Amino acid sequence: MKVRITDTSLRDGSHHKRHQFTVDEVRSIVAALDGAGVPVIEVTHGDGLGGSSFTYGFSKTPEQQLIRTAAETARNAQIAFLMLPGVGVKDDILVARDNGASICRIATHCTEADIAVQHFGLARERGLETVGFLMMAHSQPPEVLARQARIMADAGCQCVYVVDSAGALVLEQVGDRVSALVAELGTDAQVGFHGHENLGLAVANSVAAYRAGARQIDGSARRFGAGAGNTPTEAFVGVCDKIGIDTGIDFFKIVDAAEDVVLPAMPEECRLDRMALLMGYAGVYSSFLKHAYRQAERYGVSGAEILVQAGKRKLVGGQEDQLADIAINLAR
Ligand SMILES: C[C@H](O)CC(=O)C(=O)O
Ligand SMILES: [Mn+2]
Repeated sequence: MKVRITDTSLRDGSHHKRHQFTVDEVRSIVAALDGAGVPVIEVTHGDGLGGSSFTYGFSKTPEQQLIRTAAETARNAQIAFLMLPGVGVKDDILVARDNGASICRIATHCTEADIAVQHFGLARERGLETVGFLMMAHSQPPEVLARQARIMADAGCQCVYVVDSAGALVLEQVGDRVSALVAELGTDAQVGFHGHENLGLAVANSVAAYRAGARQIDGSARRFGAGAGNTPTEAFVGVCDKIGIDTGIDFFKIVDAAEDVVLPAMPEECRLDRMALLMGYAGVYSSFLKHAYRQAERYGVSGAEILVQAGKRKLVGGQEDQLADIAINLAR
């Protein structure tokens, strides 16, 4: 059986790198991943098209330039981009397509699929392949996610992902969610899984997703992603080889790419430390990590406490400014 892996180190990794990728880094990472046989490489600001802002952090290099560089570099891999309706706008999708990207991935909070309907329509109309992200999928039961997946599929989404943004899901909880989507979507759309490593389960959760019927799985070379990072692409490829899942990726080449090319571009390894564990345990959005560090330093309070409070408030992506509010309250 086959699975398609999308490497998101040049998008989810953008959170960890505070969106400071250079053209040279994108060129060398895309060349290495493509050379190893990675079929899809995602390149965008961490928060998707249009994410470069005071709230999310400014990109060092305009993301559309990075997308164009990636598309010019890849020989076989398709280039994907992420967009969150409202952070990016429809015109951004068209520009990314003109720059050579062929897969449009649209992310919403997992109860708000309806805000992406027009974006899926536009993407399909312009010949882009489409993927939908149901973010913070730990926060809703399988049947709710399945209903949201149906909205995306009816709008033209060709693969709906269960996105474990907080790295909070544990094995069967992934399988149950993926199974519910597979049952709902049937042949209308594929199902995918995007994991985070905050409880140390990203590879195991990805295998659970595959076994429940997911046929697209995200990884990041060297776990380069938000929080404790994503499912390490190279480890997942090795595990797939051993249990008979065909990824089409050369294990030895992806191991070399991760170590020799991706690691040098990382500010530091993604750590499974106290802050990351707290995010997985309390169900906090992984990309809040760097924001929490910043607000903790700014207001002289504990970053861990900011994350715990963010979990209590059940904050979702887009509510980064509330981390400052939490820090101010803690400082008082
Ligand atoms: C915009 C987010 O970083 C998307 C994502 O990778 C996640 O929710 O996880
Ligand atoms: Mn992610």
